[in-house]
Amino acid sequence: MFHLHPLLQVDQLEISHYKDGEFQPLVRDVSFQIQAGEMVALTGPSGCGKSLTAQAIVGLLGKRLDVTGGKIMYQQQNVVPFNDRQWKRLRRHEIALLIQDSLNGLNPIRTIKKQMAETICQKRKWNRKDILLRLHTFLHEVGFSDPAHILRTYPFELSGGMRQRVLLAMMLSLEPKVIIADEPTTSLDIINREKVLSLIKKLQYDYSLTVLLISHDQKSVRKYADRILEMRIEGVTS
Ligand SMILES: Nc1ncnc2c1ncn2[C@@H]1O[C@H](COP(=O)(O)OP(=O)(O)OP(=O)(O)O)[C@@H](O)[C@H]1O
Repeated sequence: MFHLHPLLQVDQLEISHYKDGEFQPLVRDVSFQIQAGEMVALTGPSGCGKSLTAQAIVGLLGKRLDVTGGKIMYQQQNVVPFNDRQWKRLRRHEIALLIQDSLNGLNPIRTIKKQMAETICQKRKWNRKDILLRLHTFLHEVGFSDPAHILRTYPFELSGGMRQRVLLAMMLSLEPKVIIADEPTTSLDIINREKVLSLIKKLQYDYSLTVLLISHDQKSVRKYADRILEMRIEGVTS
């Protein structure tokens, strides 16, 4: 029998805030691992550090925040010391982060088509026909029956649930191995919540994705996650 290494392993992670001339820890002693293909939910009370952990994994911690302890191993490589170019590469090819408020993820003054095409071309150049074909395919994948219509719209013309599905389609177009969805359903009503979560579950299977689903609401993710991790104010338990 061969040993399978976890795809992602967070080990004794500490994230601190640089304030008054020193680092003050905000998140401490976070450890967990995720195997390829799993959907794992990271839950816990508001403020325990779920979002900061997600941002640290993809190198998107805000100003004056930094990883001050521990390791984040992705495919057995510690990503903590990555430089900007390596983080960009990781986000473009490996790990995609879906954020809480879908309006923030989309540019309000550009059509969905322009934004999706731009995302697709980040990874490699396609010709116009292939771009359009791919846009239609991914929008179909996330449940839109009339992709041509969606492509013509601006973000404000779509509902919150629709925008979240557009963001998922954009993400899929980058063909990531891991999706981190940070409270992807918080701003949605119950019906759209279920819709987005079951869609993420379907995509996990269809694209062999590994999913880290962040939610303060353990009840709503229990049905979908293969495993639940509970984060406390300091640390995480499985
Ligand atoms: N930019 C920042 N500067 C200083 N403190 C911050 C910053 N961002 C977050 N924090 C603090 O770090 C802690 C963890 O925040 P984080 O957003 O990761 O929590 P969370 O578990 O995701 O909570 P929620 O479910 O409310 O989103 C909180 O106490 C928060 O106030």
